[in-house]
Parts: sequence; C-alpha cells; structure tokens
Amino acid sequence: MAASSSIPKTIYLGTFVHCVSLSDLEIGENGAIGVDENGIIRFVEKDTELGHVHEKHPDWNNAEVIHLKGNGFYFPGFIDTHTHAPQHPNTGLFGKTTLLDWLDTYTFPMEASFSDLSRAQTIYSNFVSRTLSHGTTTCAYYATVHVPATNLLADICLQRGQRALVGRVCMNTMSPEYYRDQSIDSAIADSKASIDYIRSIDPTGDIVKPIVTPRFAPSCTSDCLSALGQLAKETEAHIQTHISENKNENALVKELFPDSKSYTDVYDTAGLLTPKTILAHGVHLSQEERQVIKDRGAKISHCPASNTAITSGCAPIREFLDMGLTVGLGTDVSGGFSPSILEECRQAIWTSRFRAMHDGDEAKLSTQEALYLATRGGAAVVGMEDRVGGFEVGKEWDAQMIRLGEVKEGGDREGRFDDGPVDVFGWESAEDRVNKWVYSGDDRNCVAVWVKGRLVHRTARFRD
Ligand SMILES: Nc1nc2[nH]cnc2c(=O)[nH]1
Ligand SMILES: [Zn+2]
Repeated sequence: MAASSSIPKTIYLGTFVHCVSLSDLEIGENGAIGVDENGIIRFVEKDTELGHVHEKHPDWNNAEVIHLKGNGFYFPGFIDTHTHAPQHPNTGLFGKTTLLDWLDTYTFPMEASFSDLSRAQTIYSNFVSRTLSHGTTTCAYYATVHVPATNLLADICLQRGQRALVGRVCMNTMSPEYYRDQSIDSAIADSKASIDYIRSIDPTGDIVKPIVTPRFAPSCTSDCLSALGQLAKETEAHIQTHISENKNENALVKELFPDSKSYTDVYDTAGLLTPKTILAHGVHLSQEERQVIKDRGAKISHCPASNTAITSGCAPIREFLDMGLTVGLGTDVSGGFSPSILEECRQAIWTSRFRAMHDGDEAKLSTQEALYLATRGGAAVVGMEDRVGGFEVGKEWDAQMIRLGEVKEGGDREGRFDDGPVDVFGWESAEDRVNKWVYSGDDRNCVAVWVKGRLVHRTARFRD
C-alpha cells in the first residue's frame, strides 16, 4: 500500500524552469507555485515575493513554504520511457557485445535469477531508489517473466511513490530453456495475473499501472504476439516492446516472419500498435514503417546511451520529430550504462551530432529539445501529458529541486566537492546555469524530488 498521503499545502518559491514547446524553455525567476493537499498545482505566479502571494491568495497564508535560494531551480520530474529493472546489476557490463550476443551473455542469466524473490527485493528497491535519486518521477519498467517478482516491483514503486508502468516480460520462443514462458496459455495467464494484481494495489492507476510486454518479435511466436495484442485490447492496457534496434535483429525478424512486410508489420498484424504502445529504439525503421507507427498513434522511446554502448546505431530523431512522431527518452538499463535521464539528454544531443556529420546541421538536437524529450515528450509517450511534464495550473507537482555548486569569492573548497560537479561563479545567467547542469550535472545536483506533491527523495542539501 502507498504510504499515507498527507501532503501539506505548499508554496514553492524560487526559479522555475520548464519546456513550453519543443524548442522553448521558460525560465521564471522569483516565481511561486502553490500545490494543494492532493499534489495539484493551484496557482503559478511570476516575478513575485511571498508577501504578494499571501495577499493574492489569502487562503494560503498557513501553507508550508519552501524557498529555493541561490543558483538552483525547480525542474519537472524526468520521465524514463524505457528501462529494465532486473538488468540494474549489469549496468556498465557489456564489453564488445552487440544486441543478440549481449542478451545471451549478460541479460538472460541475470533476469532468470529473479525467480528468487529476496534477490528481486534487494535489486528492485535499490533501482527504484537510484532512479528517484536522478530525478525520475515516472518510469516504464520491464520486469522479468516471473509474476511474483513483477508484482513486487509494482509494490515497491507504489510504496516509494514513483509513478511506474510495470510489465511482466513475455517470451515463448528463441529464448533459453531455463528462462522462457512454457506456452502461450501460460504466458497470457501470467500476464493477466500481473495486470490484475497491479490494478488491485492501485485501482486509480495514479501511481502504478500494468503494461503488456512482449520482449521483442524474435522472442514471441506470431500466435503469442496476437494473443498479447488481444489481452491489451481486452484490458485496455499499455503495451511496450523493442523494435528495429539492431541490423542483425532485423535480419532475424525477416527470417522468422517471412510473410510480414516489415518488422513494424509483425506488430501491426498482431494488434500491438496502438496509441498506448511504447516502441523502444526504432533506429533502422524504413520511411513506410515510420508512417504506419504514426498512423497507429504508437510512440517512440529513444535510448541513445544503449544504442551506442551495444553498437545499434544512431536513431534519426530529427526526422521522427519533423514527421510528428511522439518521442521520449529511455535509459534502457543495462544496454544503457546509466539510470540517469540527464545523461540520456546528453547522449541524445551527442548522437544527433553524429547524425549531423552525415545529414547536415539540422539533425542536431538543442539542449532545449533534449529537455523537452525528457519531460513533455516522455509524458506524451506514457499517456500522461495532461498530468505531468510542466508547471501549469491543474498539472500535478512532479518536480525535482536542482542545486549547483557555488564558488565563493576568495573561497576554497579544500577538496570538498559534495555539492556536485557543476561550479557556478556568479556571473552566469539562469540559462547558462541550465546548460551547465545539462552538460556536467549529476544526481548530486538533484537534492529533492516530488511526485504528485509527495516528497519521495531528498539529500542533505535539501533545505541546508
Ligand atoms: N536493449 C535491449 N533490447 C532488447 N531486445 C530484446 N530484449 C532486449 C533488452 O533487454 N534490451
Ligand atoms: Zn530495452
């Protein structure tokens, strides 16, 4: 069960930064945001001070006040649209493998060990703490084939207050004998059991929701994919899977599904492309496939750190955005080497520059665009764009408090750098500070995190 949710009515004061469109970042200094007991933003005031706020909103005079001074700012919580919680212990371990041998060498043995629930408890608790500490307020998680461990991941997210889509992984073929669904019937029954459980612990779906999760086309027979499409339809559930990540994977799909027009067609025929579908990667999609994905309203999770680490390629994100596809960012641990969406922003920017070296400068993503994908883009990918991703009246307070290192005149830190890797000297504009954070910040700069108004993570620097 969720911990008791008595949230004090709170006025947040300080600098607020959020994306208002793909290319525009709004930076409001001396702002005030009022968040009610249900975690809903009730007012947003610009260029103000507490006295004026109290005058204008007299029924908020007894509200708690959190005043962020100095060079920090509030930023919307990050949305990780694709990651694998059971792969967390393998983070950084990929050597020179590429997707298919990486799965056999590192991933399947690790995931299989989640039949042990106490191991799942340790690793899942650690990973949820880790993603929260990096400012991730919503996360689309793959678990494993095991129902008890999948349900436990949902319990942990609900208890810690992190919004999550939690999926039991389905894989009934081309997978090791020691780690697979034994039949289509058992795969569907197990997925349904997990969906029912997750809906029973959070009937409103405010914090945790189930998500139907075929691992990827090579791991599922076409009958299994169709049964999963039917299950998603009957349960009105979200769907997540991988698509066109790697060239060898694509060749395998062609061999396994000779009657399909394309990789995308395999999923389309099975009824798996819906407005609630999250497709990870899409690095090698043809123009026709992109159009089918757009026509079905399915969304893309861009995972650039993973795409580089396991040598999948550089996804054409500018082209996706130009044609109106909905795109968010995913850490894809442990194909990706970091649980941080801030790191993923940097990787998205770097990857776009490698595309630009071939395609021209327009392929480059800006800092603002990467931050948009990390927040509003991600919110649209997980179907929560009306609730989170920015600071507007009516939205829910999913936010992180960022503080940067302050270099005082004549001061010397004497080797103490626990205020993080970003040095601010005092001359920087608010926009400079945001850029410094994006390119060299890390979790030490994320000193507090809220989901729906509830404080879900804090460090010693919060309110020191
Ligand atoms: N990156 C990644 N791609 C996959 N394709 C199938 N399974 C996986 C996985 O676990 N990670
Ligand atoms: Zn993945």
